[in-house]
Amino acid sequence: MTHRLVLTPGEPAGIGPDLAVRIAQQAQDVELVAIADPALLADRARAIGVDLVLEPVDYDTPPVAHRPGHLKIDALPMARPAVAGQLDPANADYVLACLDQAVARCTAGHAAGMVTGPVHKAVINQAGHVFSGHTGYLAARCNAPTPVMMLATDTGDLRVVLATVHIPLSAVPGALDGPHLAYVLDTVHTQLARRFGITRPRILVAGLNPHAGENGYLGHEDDEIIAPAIAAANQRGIDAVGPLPADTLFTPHQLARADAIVAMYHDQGLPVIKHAAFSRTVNISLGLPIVRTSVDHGTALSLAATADVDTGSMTAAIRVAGDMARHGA
Ligand SMILES: NC(=O)c1ccc[n+]([C@@H]2O[C@H](COP(=O)([O-])OP(=O)(O)OC[C@H]3O[C@@H](n4cnc5c(N)ncnc54)[C@H](O)[C@@H]3O)[C@@H](O)[C@H]2O)c1
Ligand SMILES: N[C@H](C(=O)O)[C@H](O)COP(=O)(O)O
Repeated sequence: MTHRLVLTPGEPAGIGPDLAVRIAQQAQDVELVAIADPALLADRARAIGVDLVLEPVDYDTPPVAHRPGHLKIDALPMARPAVAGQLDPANADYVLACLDQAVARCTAGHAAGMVTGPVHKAVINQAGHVFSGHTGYLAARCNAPTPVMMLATDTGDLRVVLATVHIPLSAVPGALDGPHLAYVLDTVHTQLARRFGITRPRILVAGLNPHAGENGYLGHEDDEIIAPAIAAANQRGIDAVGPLPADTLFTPHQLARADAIVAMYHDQGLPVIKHAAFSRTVNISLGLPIVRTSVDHGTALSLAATADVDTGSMTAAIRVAGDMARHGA
């Protein structure tokens, strides 16, 4: 069965439109529908010398296999024409409207999932919206608890989950408490089984402080907050281990026994996976009522409308969203 995925290109001045145009040239085992301004995609296709046929989507008909060189479109207008590489706060509402439309299409059952291109968080805030990323925004739109962010390589050989995401580093210790860590561990445990077929995943949990606190001599959160949360999760049948010193957690010996790593904060976990597999890693929202994947990179403004845009992560994000949709709700 062919599944239909909606694709939001994200920031119009960034490389998201390039990704949509280039990905449309490739074979896909899903039907792709771009939620975007058709003029933006047509302009970007012309700018990079790619032939693209845009066709209005009919959500009342069953999905059909993607035809390379064609792209289904669910049209929304930008406020102003986009200039590649130049952010314009006037188009921030358009970026969010595309996300809202994608959520609506998924919740109405018109699409089996959504794949998001990169947005620029600062320009959306500059336009007056409090916005820390898709993850929180989509949760609010779906009336869901904040989902858990996981980045995974396309082969699944490394999955990194974040216990805290887009908050200042100074706020991390205060955000780590028993109920929150219980929520993160429960979500990883249930969602890896439900969406990826990994029953009882082994989850390795990083400490917060150097050497996981060195028995309390280098910080107290590891012993007082993280260790009890892991023990309580074990009581609920979750195979979690830790807190483990983060400096050696990502060594091959440790990774060989892990289905997922839980890092305590954004830059404890993401540099590792982006170093290992930038452009073949996928950002996955665990715990949303809809399927949502994204790329592992940002708007790369200086590369918009150039030949240097790597589509690897977008290709992987589409494939993973299709696989998750096939696993069912
Ligand atoms: N999924 C998302 O929406 C997402 C993800 C990450 C960052 N962002 C946002 O993007 C904006 C810019 O972030 P940044 O500059 O830190 O990171 P970035 O990923 O845009 O750029 C980092 C480096 O990687 C390069 N790069 C990124 N994607 C590439 C691709 N597909 N092909 C070739 N080279 C690529 C860039 O040219 C740059 O050198 C920020 O607002 C950030 O919050 C959004
Ligand atoms: N933390 C992500 C990354 O570094 O790739 C990125 O900012 C995207 O976050 P959202 O999925 O919440 O937009």
